[in-house]
Amino acid sequence: MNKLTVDVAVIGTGTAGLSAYRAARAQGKRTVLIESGPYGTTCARVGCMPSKLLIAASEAAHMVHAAAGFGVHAGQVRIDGQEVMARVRRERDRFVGFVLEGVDNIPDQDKIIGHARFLGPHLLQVDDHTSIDVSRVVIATGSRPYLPEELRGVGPGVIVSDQVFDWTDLPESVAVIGTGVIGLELGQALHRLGVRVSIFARGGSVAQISDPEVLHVAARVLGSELDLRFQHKVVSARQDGAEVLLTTRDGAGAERSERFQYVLVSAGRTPNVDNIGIETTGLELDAKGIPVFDPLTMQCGTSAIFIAGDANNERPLLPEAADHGKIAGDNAGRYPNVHPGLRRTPLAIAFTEPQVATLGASYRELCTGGSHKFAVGKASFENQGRSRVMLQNHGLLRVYGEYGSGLFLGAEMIGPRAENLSHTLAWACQARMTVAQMLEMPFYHPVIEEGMRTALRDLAAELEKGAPAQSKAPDCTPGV
Ligand SMILES: Cc1cc2nc3c(=O)[nH]c(=O)nc-3n(C[C@H](O)[C@H](O)[C@H](O)COP(=O)(O)OP(=O)(O)OC[C@H]3O[C@@H](n4cnc5c(N)ncnc54)[C@H](O)[C@@H]3O)c2cc1C
Ligand SMILES: NC(=O)c1ccc[n+]([C@@H]2O[C@H](COP(=O)([O-])OP(=O)(O)OC[C@H]3O[C@@H](n4cnc5c(N)ncnc54)[C@H](O)[C@@H]3O)[C@@H](O)[C@H]2O)c1
Repeated sequence: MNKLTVDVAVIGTGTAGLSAYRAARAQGKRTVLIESGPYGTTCARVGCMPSKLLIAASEAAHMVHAAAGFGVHAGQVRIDGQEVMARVRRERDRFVGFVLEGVDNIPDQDKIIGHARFLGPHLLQVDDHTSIDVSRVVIATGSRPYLPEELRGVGPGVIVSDQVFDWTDLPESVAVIGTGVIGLELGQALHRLGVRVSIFARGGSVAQISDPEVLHVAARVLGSELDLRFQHKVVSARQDGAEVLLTTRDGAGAERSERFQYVLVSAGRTPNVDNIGIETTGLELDAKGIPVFDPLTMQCGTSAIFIAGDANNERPLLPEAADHGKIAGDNAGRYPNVHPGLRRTPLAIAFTEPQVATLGASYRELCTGGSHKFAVGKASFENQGRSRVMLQNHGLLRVYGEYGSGLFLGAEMIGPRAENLSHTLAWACQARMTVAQMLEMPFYHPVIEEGMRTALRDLAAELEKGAPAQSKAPDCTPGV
């Protein structure tokens, strides 16, 4: 057994781990990075990048169909599944290559290969080859797809998102389980690429939306294109030759069995903290077994252990993993003099079409406590000028503001170019602008942002009225 003594050990070489390593090294600390899987990060290998590549191909196919609405007829569309998947994999490999170059530049003595687990708060073991005495640890172990009991051990037809990006051709049919971000992004992309897709939701949720009005519009707009089946539970799945026989039960109790080439399970992700000997650290754990930590410092209690990225499940998104990692690594280097790091206004975007975006305080968070203490403004994209010009006039934007101060609090939306609108709004939120100040900003014509201005004007009018004397308890329970 090799024995090492280091200042900081970072477990996991994903986005959070790499960022933590750099930050701890910047504090002049002897730091090692431990990795049990392939280098390259989840984002580049099986996450953000390959999924957006598949979506880009599907958008190209969709644009050809949509052109007819403008009187432009492109003729018969032919989708070559092998070419589609070859580009996805080729470009994915290019992105992974950039990460690998960065990893190559890390000195060999700082990189340890193997599965790390705690034997105590200051002792790690990597596989059965290395034991590390360590002053401070950053847990950056990421997450893995969650597989519900009824879908375990079925056979090769039941897959998770990781496997999609290794396909060499598009399949004939896919049942998607879950209407979260992964299910909707991949389900819509595959549908637009000519795959027969059915998407099953055990409840009524759509991506990360918590506002019931936005949820309602999102379910309608996405449901008008996709075979979206809400309130459908998986009863069983059985591999039958090259197909999976999937049995589901709808809200009325009726069962139906159908055959699909693949069942793609996108039912959430589980943080990788259950297999690292966390129980030997003495840390306080929450109900999900994740160490209780401070989201400003990433410190677990008052210990010398920090947790970053998907592993802490706070906001399991790429930009957050990078920020978490920087804060955790920096504070591991500084320990015990930890500092709060830069946390930004929450922002999440689902790359469906129309896109779904949420930022700032969510409707659900604002409802916590049960009283309606915030004003809501809204704008539909149905008749919004620029959206109609582009034949993308679907969706709804709802914006929230604080009575009294007039501060802009957050927004939820489904609509055209939501990725851009949500950035503008998130910047205003982080700058702590009031709704009145936002309306003083320039708006060109004709642009989608004019729809945002309509919502903000509506919000300003609601704020002007003042808080209702009798606070109305809003419906804060969108189909969970
Ligand atoms: C399909 C998909 C699409 C996504 N799209 C987006 C998007 O568009 N935008 C966005 O912001 N986010 C997106 N995400 C989320 C984003 O990819 C993740 O939030 C981010 O990659 C998490 O980074 P991380 O560093 O926490 O984890 P990872 O990159 O997963 O790194 C964790 C590393 O730890 C290693 N490890 C685990 N346990 C151990 C151990 N015991 N010992 C040693 N090593 C260990 C793992 O092998 C892994 O390499 C997507 C995710 C998926 C799955
Ligand atoms: N564009 C992006 O930023 C992006 C894209 C993809 C993934 N991600 C990240 O990856 C995370 C994981 O994505 P996801 O879509 O797997 O999770 P999710 O949490 O977004 O959605 C999970 C879905 O599965 C359903 N579900 C949960 N348990 C189930 C069960 N037992 N049976 C059937 N359905 C069940 C839920 O109701 C929900 O619809 C996201 O939360 C997000 O942080 C982000």
